[in-house]
This record gives sequence, structure tokens and C-alpha cells, in this order.
Amino acid sequence: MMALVAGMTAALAWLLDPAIDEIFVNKDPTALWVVPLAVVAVALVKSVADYIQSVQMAYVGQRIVADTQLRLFDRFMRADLAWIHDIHSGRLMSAFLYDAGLLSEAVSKGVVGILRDAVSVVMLVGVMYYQNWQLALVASVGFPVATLVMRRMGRKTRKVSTKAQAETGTLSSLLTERFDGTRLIKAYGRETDELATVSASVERRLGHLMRGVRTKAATVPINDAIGAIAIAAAILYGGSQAQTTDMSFGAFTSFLAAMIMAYQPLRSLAALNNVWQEGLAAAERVFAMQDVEPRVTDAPGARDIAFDKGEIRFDDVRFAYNDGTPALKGVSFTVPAGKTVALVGPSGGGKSTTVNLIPRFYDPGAGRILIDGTDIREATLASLRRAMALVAQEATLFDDTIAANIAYGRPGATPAEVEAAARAAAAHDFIAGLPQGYGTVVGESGVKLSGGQRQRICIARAFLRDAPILLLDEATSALDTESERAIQATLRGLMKGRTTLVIAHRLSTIVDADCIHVVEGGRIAESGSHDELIAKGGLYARLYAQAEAE
Ligand SMILES: Nc1ncnc2c1ncn2[C@@H]1O[C@H](COP(=O)(O)OP(=O)(O)OP(=O)(O)O)[C@@H](O)[C@H]1O
Repeated sequence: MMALVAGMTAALAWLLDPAIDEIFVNKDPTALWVVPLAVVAVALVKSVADYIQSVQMAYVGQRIVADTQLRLFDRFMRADLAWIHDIHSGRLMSAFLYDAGLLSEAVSKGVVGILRDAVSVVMLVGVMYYQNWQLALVASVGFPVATLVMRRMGRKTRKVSTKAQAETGTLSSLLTERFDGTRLIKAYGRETDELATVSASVERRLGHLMRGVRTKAATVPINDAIGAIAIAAAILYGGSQAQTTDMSFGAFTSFLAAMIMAYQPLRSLAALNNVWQEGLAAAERVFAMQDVEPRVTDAPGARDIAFDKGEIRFDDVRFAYNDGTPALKGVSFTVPAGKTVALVGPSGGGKSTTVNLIPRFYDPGAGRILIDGTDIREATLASLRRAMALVAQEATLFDDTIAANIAYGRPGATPAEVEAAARAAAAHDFIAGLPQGYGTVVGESGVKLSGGQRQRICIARAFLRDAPILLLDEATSALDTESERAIQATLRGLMKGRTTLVIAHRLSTIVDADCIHVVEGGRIAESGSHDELIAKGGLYARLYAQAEAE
């Protein structure tokens, strides 16, 4: 298709020769009809080919965007938590939306356009050489200069585009955080300051983009100037030749037309080179993200293990986050099957870290974690995580129906099963009271529900998951005492018969636990039942007394 478009473009230029020589010089009456008809026919074929090519080009480009986005999303979903936390969400978003778009431009306009224009130029230059090779040689002096200009401009575009992308990442992070924190911003009256912060980033981005625009805008006029000089040289040389030799008027006009027509694709080649450079820079960034291999993966020879009892054993587990500061310095404890063990202790002691190691969100630096006597690294990630339900502090909901949110951990659950889980979580009554019942859409992150209602839906989700291990991360910390008591009752139902590891700040909620470990400074400082620990009069007793006083 590309060759057809280019061929037709060259054919139009070539047609000028017979047109002028036969019609105007020889006054041939047949040519008067044939040549215009040929022009129309050639133009028609070119138009149709142009249309098909445009659609094809756009499809190729958009397909690449879509495929890149899907590959990136798949990568992000499988990436390590540590990687996701290290990289700002804005960078992920801008790779997803901005870089993928640049890539598509580069392919749809860049690759295809560059090929098409290059073919056009070669064909038109062919016409020039065919008509008069000496003249063509004179006219070609502009090419090397134009190429040099293109290369310089391309490099500049690439540099500026990388800066603009970095700023796009910063801006999307800023925006996401500001939108999430609207309540905070309003409460502290910081709207004007936030506008200043965002506007600084928007202006910086505009600056980078404008530098790119100026480079791109300068490319074409510079090449035009070079082109004008080359055309002038051709006219000068051609004109002087015409005066001394027998070069026909038609041949010279055809030559000049080919030359002028060759400048159009040459101009766009220069512009396309910039698009291409931007695309290359975007491709580098996208591929760098795609190439990050997750470290938490199925070990070679990992098996699908059906953990049924769920006994959890930590065996001298040590762990440090990426920055190197140790978060766990040798933790050993056991959660017997079906029992409840609580982790308490001062903030930053390492409770959440301990819990995060069980589903292998991170892998320990040293030591082992065993479930039912098997090292969790011997199981596939899927089978390991199937054995547990997580009720986290944040009460994460997606903007979907209540039914879909409850069934998140068990897709394909029947409406009756969803309802049974909701009843067990004491959520059925409030859900039934909503106008759309289980079909109610909860809003972004569940904004349309109260904190307690969100928490109940998360508990219902865990009920439906029906896994032998239950990880509770301060599940009730966001609630008032009354809702907390109500939720505690439903949680007790959920914990029954399951191996439960619970993190709680409110010590009153874990008095019944079979065993309590006090985690401090990455170590277990004390262990025992509530009564034992109170009797001991150590850290737990002090924390408990403090909590009571509040
Ligand atoms: N993603 C992270 N990257 C680096 N360091 C971290 C990260 N998460 C936690 N830490 C550090 O690890 C230590 C243990 O944190 P952890 O969240 O496990 O404590 P915690 O006992 O759960 O605290 P809290 O009760 O306040 O939630 C802290 O010193 C914390 O600063």
C-alpha cells in the first residue's frame, strides 16, 4: 500500500512531462484528453490507497498502545510489593498513558510514515535523475546538510521528551495524592497552596513540552530553507543549461516538479524523525519497566499444596526492607492450627512486617516460615495464598457492587453464598436496607459506605473465602467502641476453627487470644496469655495499663 501511494505520487510528477511536451509544445489533440484522464485515474488510485493506508497505520499504532498497556498492567499486577512501593504510582500511570501513546505515534506515524516518505523520496529522486542526472546531482547538495540538521534536532527532541515524561509522572502522582486527600486539604484550608504546588509542576511540564515543540517547529523551516537553496541552485544550473543545450521545457518542468514534490516527504521525514526519537525514548522507559522481574515467584519445583490445618511457624525469621534497616531480627513463634495468636507492641515494632511475610508479599532474608510443617517457598504462590483470607486495616473496596466486593475472594460464588457470608458478618441487614441491596455500587474505594459498613463487607469477603488461615490487620481500629464490639462478635464467628494471626492496637480486643506476642524492635519481647503477661508486669502490662487509662 505504501509503495502504491509513493508510486502514484511519483507518477503524478512524471505525467507533467508528456502533459507539457505533447499538449503545449506538440499540440497533440489526443493527449489533451488522455493526460488529464490519466491524472484523474492516478489521483483516484492514490486517494483510495491513502485512505486504506491511514486506517491501517492508525490501527497498527492503537494496537501497539493497547498491547503495551496490557503488558504493563500485567507486569504491575505481578510485580513485587517492594517494587510497587518503591516506584511512585505516578510513574506507573504516566508509563501507562503517556509513554504508550508516544510509542504508538512513533509506530503509526514514525515507522510507516518514514518508510512511505523514504520510498516517495527515492522514487521522486529517481524521476529527477532520469530527467537530468547532472541537474539532479546539483540539486542533491542539500541532502547531507538536511540529514545533519535532522540528527541534531532528533537528539534534542529525545532529551526534552524524557524530561517531559518525568514531569508527567510527578504530576500524575501529585494529582492522585491530591484527589485522595481532598478531605485533608479542605480541613486544613490548603487549597491555594496545593494549587501552587500543582501549578509549579504543570508549568515545568509545559516548559519541557514547549522546548520540544520549538525543536520540532524549527526542524521543518530549517529544512525548507535548505530546500529553497537547492531549488534555486537547480533553477540556476538548469536555466543556464537550457540556454546552451537542447534540454526540453517539459523535461525541466517535470524535473522541477519532482524536486518540489520530493521536498514534501523530505520535510515530513524531518518532522517524523522527531516523533520517532520521542517514541524511542518512551520505548526505553516502557521496556525498562517491563523487564523488571519479580523476585517473589514460584521456586523451581514448587507444588500446589492444599494447606488444610494452617499451623503457622516462624523459625528465626529475619527481614530488612530495601533501604537495609532491619525490621525483623530473628522472630520465632507458632500459631497452632485453629488457634488465635495476637501480635501487639509499640508502633514500628514489626507487626505488619511479620504478617506480610506469610502470604509472601516479601520473602525473609533469613530463617523459614512453615505452614503445616512445609516451608512456604515449596508451595506455589497461588496455592499458598488460597489458604488464607486477609482482613486489612484499610477495608479496601472496589467501585463495584456490594455482591462483587464480597465475592472478590471467590469469583463465581452464588448469590445465596454471598448472602450467607453477609449474614455471618452481620452485614445483611444494612445491605438489604439499601435501595439496590446487593447490587448497590459502593463508589470509589467504597466512599458511599460508612467505615463500619466497609469493614463488615471485608469480613463477609473473608467469610466467603473460607480459608483455613485468617490474617487480621487491626481490622477494627477505625471503628467506635460500639461498632467495634459488634464487629468483634462477628469476627469471633469468623475466627472459629481457623488459624488466626491478629494485629491489634486495642488490647481489649485480644484478651481472649490463645497467645499474645509483644513485638518490639523487630523481636518478640514477651509471650503468653493475657493473664500471664499481666502477672509478669512487663511491657504488655504497661501497654495494657496505658490503654485502660485512655
Ligand atoms: N515499605 C517499607 N519500606 C521500608 N521500611 C519499612 C516499610 N514498611 C515498614 N518499614 C519499617 O519497618 C519497621 C517495622 O514496621 P511495621 O509496619 O512492621 O511495624 P508495626 O509494628 O506494624 O507498626 P504499626 O503498629 O505502627 O503499624 C518500621 O521501622 C518501619 O519504619
